[in-house]
Amino acid sequence: MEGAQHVNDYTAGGTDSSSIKVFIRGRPTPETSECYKVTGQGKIQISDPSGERGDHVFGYEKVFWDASSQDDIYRYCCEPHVEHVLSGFNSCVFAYGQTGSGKTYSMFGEAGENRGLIPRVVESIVSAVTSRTSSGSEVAMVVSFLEIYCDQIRDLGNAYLNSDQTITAAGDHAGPLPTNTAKTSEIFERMQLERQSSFSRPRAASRALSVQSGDLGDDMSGSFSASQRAAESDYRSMHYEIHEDNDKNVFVKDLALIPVTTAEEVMAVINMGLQLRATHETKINDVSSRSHTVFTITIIQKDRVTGASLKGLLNLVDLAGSERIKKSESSGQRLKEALHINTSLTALGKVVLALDPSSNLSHIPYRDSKLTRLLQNSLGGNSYTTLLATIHPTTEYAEESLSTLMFANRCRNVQNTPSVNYAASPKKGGGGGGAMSAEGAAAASKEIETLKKQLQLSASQQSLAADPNLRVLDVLKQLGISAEVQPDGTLQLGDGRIVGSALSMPGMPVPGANGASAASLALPTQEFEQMMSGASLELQELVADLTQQAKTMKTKMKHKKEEVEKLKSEAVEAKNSHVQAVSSMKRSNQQLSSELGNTKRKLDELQTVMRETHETQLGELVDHNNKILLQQHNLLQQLPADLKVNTNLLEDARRANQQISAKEQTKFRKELEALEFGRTAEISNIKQQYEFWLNKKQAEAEKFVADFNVYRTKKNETIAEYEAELVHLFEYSTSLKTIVDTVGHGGFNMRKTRSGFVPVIPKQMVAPNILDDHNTLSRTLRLVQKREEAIAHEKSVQNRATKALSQVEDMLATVESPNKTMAGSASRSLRPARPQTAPMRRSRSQQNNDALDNSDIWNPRPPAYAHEDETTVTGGESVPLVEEDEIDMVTNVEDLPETDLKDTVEKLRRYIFLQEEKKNQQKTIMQELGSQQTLEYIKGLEAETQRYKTLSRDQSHKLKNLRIANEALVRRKGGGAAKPPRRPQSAAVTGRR
Ligand SMILES: Nc1ncnc2c1ncn2[C@@H]1O[C@H](COP(=O)(O)OP(=O)(O)OP(=O)(O)O)[C@@H](O)[C@H]1O
Repeated sequence: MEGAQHVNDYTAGGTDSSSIKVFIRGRPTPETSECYKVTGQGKIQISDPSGERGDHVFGYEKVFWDASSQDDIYRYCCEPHVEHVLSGFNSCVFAYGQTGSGKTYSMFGEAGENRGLIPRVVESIVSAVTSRTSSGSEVAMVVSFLEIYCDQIRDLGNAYLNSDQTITAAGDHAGPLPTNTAKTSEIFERMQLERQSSFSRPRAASRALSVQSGDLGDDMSGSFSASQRAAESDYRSMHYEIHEDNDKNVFVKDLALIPVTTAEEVMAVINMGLQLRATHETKINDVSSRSHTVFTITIIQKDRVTGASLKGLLNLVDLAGSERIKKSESSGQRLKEALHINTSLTALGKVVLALDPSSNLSHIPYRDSKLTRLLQNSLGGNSYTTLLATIHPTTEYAEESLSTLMFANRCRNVQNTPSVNYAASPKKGGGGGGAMSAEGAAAASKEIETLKKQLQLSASQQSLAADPNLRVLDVLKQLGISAEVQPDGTLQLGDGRIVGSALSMPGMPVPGANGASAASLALPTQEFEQMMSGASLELQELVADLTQQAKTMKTKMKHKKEEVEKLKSEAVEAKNSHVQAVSSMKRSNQQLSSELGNTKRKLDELQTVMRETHETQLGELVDHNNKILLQQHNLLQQLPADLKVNTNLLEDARRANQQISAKEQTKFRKELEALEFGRTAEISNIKQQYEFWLNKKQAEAEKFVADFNVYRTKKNETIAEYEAELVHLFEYSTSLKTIVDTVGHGGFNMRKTRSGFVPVIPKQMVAPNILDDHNTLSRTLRLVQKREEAIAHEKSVQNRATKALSQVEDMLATVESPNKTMAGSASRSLRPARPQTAPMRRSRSQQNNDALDNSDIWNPRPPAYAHEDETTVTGGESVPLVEEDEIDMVTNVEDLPETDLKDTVEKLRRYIFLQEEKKNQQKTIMQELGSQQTLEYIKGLEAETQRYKTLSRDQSHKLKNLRIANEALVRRKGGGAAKPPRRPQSAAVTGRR
């Protein structure tokens, strides 16, 4: 059915030499798409991949397909413009196309062989300028670089200007303004005035200049990098405005115009600017330009002979790519950028559409966007313009390619009116640069008028020559000498002198009188010479002088005449060219009006085609919608069946879920039961241990209290005994003292015995029962010894007891370790207050009684004092005991010698002292035993018992909570429907417990 496919043919038109030249470039792609066919010279056919909209055939200057090199593109698209700009024309090359289609690659390119159009243009222009300069022409070059980002104009040349280094022809870092710039300085000044811009050089260059002139400017005294940074931040907020100069040329106010001489300088401006340019990664292009850039080269040349200046300008524009938001999926700032890009490209499309003669529109919406306003001259104005439309020739981007090709096709119909720009000398004032147009012609005709007046003046001067007197007077007047012809024919000068009468002589021939030209004044005739020979000397001198002046006048007049002739011919030429232009305009007007008719027809056709296309598209949309509706309907139809399947699936899932949940519940319950069982066992174990230890401690405490009571009773008895003994001893010692005193005084009779004389003491002086008491005393003394031994022994026993106690406590702690916190505190509080004093000494009878209860740790059997005669060792020191024998010597006091008696008394005193000491010790012991420590121990036991009870209560409370939580969990897992009955479960748990 290929033959039936509708083909839209757009190959006609665009043949006019001044119309925009359009080239197409398809970037290389990995896949070869069937949608594109490059057919013949400059023709490309594109078909709708869906096959619904038919094919479109376009015709352009040339179509570059993927194998084309950068050099090919340059030769076709740019080389002619290099010539144009050097001839004083405005030119423009701009790249248009969807995002990622290769605009930036084409315009700027990569390094080396792949460098783009701009570097190549720069090379060619710089080399042409250099060769012209070296042949003596005055040529200067200025560049500027800007970007339009989100409808905001920013100066990319700023990057170069703020750089710390600059490149000059000599490779130095800085230098004065280029020579050529200086030569054409008045033109630059004028441009500067018009644009209110300044010719800027990089900071480094400015600084070098300042240093050269010995003047460190304030603004240069700071750090460069700091100012550079500040300049960079300024850059982001730049918002330059577009203005129009006197010649109706648009320009950007305040944009830096950078004078350059070498290609390196220009490339530095470009490269630094590109680093500032807004680019970002998008879904379609890794380095997508988010702004349009315009790089402008201005060439100014001055004619050495005429002084006329030509100004050529070349705009190289890299537009940002149009993008379909749906495809690029831009969001946030990228979306904002994309919207700005698309809006400005739409404005460009509208301008191009309005410029299409067939559109018949009178208003061109240049002011709709900054882009179109800047390109005003290049689109339908004074410029040669070329469009390089780039496409991404894949099936995926067929629609975008078609749209680009459509735009490119419309551009072919845009007519421009390029003309040479004359930059008038500022000395002559007014006017301004531009082509030799209406204003130039007006200035020329004004000059012609002036020259004409001069010509008339010189003609009147010639008429003066007919009257010799008047002529001489006129000559003298011109020379600044006032003179008058007197009635006698003499000539009187202003100072009163009479210069002779020769001139008034009748018949005297007057030079030039017979119609000769004023030039004959300088060539005296023979008669004139004769006349002169008869004239006075002053007159002769005057005439000679006048003759000389007349000669000069003649030369001047000749030159003036030549100039007038020249101007006349120029004016005629200008007039002719004007007439020609007017007639050609008339012709073109006629042509235009005939074309207008054609265009109207075409427009009608176009409208019909568009209407049809719209209708087709509308139909397609309706079909598409219907399809979608049908699909939705089918989907809705299928829905119940799907619902059923899904319900079954859901039911299965619910059942599976219930099973899993039941399993989980069982598992959880078991785990909980095991846990509870373990806890219960552990608690009962701990309880038993506590009860055991509590009982044991209670028994111990009771036994201790009973023991203590027995001990106290016994001790009280012993103390009473001791007191009685003490009374007896006192009486005994008093009577002994009396005896000793009496012996000392010799109050007793002496009786001779075998061992010598002994006093005879009356029986009544000796205390009654003294012997019994004596026996008691001996026994007491022995007891004292034994008690001292017992003290040491009891100390060791006490140590052992303390050790045993701590062992018991450790054991208790080990047993209680499962519940460490509890056990720890328990062991701390259960620890009894240790007796601080040594155990009390006991009487023998008591010890014998105690021996029956040897297991009592407080009253162990004292093994160390089993042998009464042993010496007790305390602290490693040997303490002499009071021997019984020593006491025995008083059995028969009357028989004792005096010295022995004294010794015995001494011993007795010591004994009494010891008894006192012991009594005090016993009292202390008794007090300590009755002190609070023991009571606290008992209280501690009670408190611990109480604590255990509280703990036990807490544990059962926790268990109860756990059980409730478990029940809640089980209920939740089971869901509303599967909620198990509460009672049986809890009963089950309780039952197991
Ligand atoms: N003719 C070509 N030959 C080789 N590589 C190319 C060509 N054209 C484009 N490319 C590559 O394709 C990628 C996109 O190109 P480029 O950035 O020039 O697209 P663009 O049209 O400027 O996109 P945008 O509008 O998003 O800035 C780049 O990596 C570039 O090197």
